[in-house]
Amino acid sequence: MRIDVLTIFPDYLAPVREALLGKAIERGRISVGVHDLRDWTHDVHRSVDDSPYGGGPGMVMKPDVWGEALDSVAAEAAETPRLVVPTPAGVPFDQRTARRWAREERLIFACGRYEGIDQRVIDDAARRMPVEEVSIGDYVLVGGEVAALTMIEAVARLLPGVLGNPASAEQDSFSDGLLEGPSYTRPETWRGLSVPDVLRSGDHAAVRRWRREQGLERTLRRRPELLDTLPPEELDEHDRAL
Ligand SMILES: N#Cc1c(-c2ccc3ccn(Cc4ccc(CN5CCCCC5)cc4)c3c2)n[nH]c1N
Repeated sequence: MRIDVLTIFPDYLAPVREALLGKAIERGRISVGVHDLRDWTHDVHRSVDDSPYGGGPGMVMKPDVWGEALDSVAAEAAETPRLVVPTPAGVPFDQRTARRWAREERLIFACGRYEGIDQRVIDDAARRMPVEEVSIGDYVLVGGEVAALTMIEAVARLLPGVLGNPASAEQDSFSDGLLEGPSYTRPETWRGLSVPDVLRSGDHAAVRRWRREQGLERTLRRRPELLDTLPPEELDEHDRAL
């Protein structure tokens, strides 16, 4: 998978080359290009923003600079990219979207700043490629870079050969629609707190049942709305009795 990121703060994306993602890049599982939007400016001040039409707070990012940058980056490879635009006003990003994007050949992340990017950039791009305006959560950041890093990590970890233990991605929270239960490791007792007996019983069926019950209880307590989206067959009568 090829991932390109356009930003006025390229150094913000430095973590993408660390640790897990860094190894995935080294192994050729993903290739990542980070591009400075200001490379497509033509004025001495390298301007990327201007005042909003209709008034309002802050500044808006100029369409002409973004248009040239996207044309140039999209043309770098033959495959039509999917354009991802982080924005507070976007569709919520979730694990289902991460799994869908993990099947893409190319992703381009357009990281805005100020009060966002002129809408015509998105509308124009949508004439040539699939475009998704997405949000990583109901809070306001200062720009799209942190969101892009978050989504890149969520997608990359699903690619074959990226995670040391691929089973981990299959047992993710949300992979079966539920939150995962608690985890434990040695020592058996720590500061007077012991590991639940079932996890040391060697009874794998009992461990599976216990973990599902813990996940269900945690989901019920913390994210009850996730239970509404579960297919009916996902919850048996034992689960419903919890
Ligand atoms: N993903 C994601 C995000 C983002 C995100 C993503 C990308 C950009 C680009 C710029 N910003 C800053 C910003 C801050 C406020 C507003 C709202 N203003 C209200 C008054 C009228 C003008 C617009 C818009 C843009 C961004 C924030 N925040 N939270 C998420 N989950």
